Amino acid sequence: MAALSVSNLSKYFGAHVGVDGVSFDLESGETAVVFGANGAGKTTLIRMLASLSRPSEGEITIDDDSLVGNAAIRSKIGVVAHETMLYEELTARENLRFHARLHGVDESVCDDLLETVGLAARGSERVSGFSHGMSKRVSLARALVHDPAVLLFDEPYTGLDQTSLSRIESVLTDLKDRTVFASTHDLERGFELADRVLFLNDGRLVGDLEVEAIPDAAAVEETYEALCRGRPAEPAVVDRAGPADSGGTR
Ligand SMILES: Nc1ncnc2c1ncn2[C@@H]1O[C@H](COP(=O)(O)OP(=O)(O)OP(=O)(O)O)[C@@H](O)[C@H]1O
Repeated sequence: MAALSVSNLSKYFGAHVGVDGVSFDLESGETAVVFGANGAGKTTLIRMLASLSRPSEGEITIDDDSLVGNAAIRSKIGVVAHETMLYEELTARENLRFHARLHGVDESVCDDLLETVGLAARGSERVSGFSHGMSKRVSLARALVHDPAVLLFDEPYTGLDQTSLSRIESVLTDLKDRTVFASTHDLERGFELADRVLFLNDGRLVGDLEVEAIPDAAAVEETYEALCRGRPAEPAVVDRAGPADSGGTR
C-alpha cells in the first residue's frame, strides 16, 4: 500500500493548466523531490497535496484513504508551504502549542521540536520578530507536531540564512524514515535528500526516477532537459511516467 498515491491529478486556472494529469505513488519512508523549471507546477502540485487548493480532477490518497474533503486524513500530513502560515503575534512555542491542541497532541512535544530546529532559546519570542529562516524553522517544527505520516515541503532551501539552511537540511536528513515530498531548485541538496526525483514540465510529470538512476547532482539538469525533449535520459533510466505527451484528460 502506497503511503501517498496521486492519480491523474490536474489543476486548471480557467483555460490555463497548472498541473496536468500527474500520477505517482510514494512508499512509506520514501523521500521524493520534485524538480522543474519556474512555472512547471511544483507549488500547484504541493498545494493540492496539502489541501490548500482543490484539484480540478484526479485523486489523492493517503494509506488508501481519499484526501480531498477528508479532515481526518488531512491530519496525516504535515505542511511547510511558501507562506509560513504562523500566527505572527504569538511566540514560537505558542504557535506550536496551538497546533498541538488542534490535533489533540501532548504539548510537551513542542519544546523538543523547538530544540530540533535550533530555536529552544527563542521559543518565548514572538514570531513577528523572526527572520525568514527562523520562521521557516518554526513552520517545520509545527508541521511535525502531530507526527504526520507524510511531510510536504515547498522549497525547503530557498532564501535561507546559513544557520537555517544547515538546520533544515539536517532535520530533513534525520526524517529519513518518514514519507517526504519536497520541491526544490537546489539540485545539490535535493539530490542528497532524495530517494526519488520527479520531473515536472508544463504541469506534466515527464520523469520519475530512482536517485540511483542519476549519476550525480550535476546530471539532474541534463536529465531534466532530456526528459523535457521526450527522450529517455542517459544513462538509461526507468521513466515510470511514460512519454512527455501523456497527460490527463481535460
Ligand atoms: N492562482 C493561479 N492563477 C492562475 N495561474 C496560476 C495560479 N497559480 C499558479 N498558476 C500557474 O500555474 C503554473 C504553475 O505554477 P507553479 O507556481 O505551480 O509553478 P512552480 O513550478 O512552483 O514555479 P516556481 O518554481 O516559479 O515556484 C504557472 O503557469 C502559473 O502561472
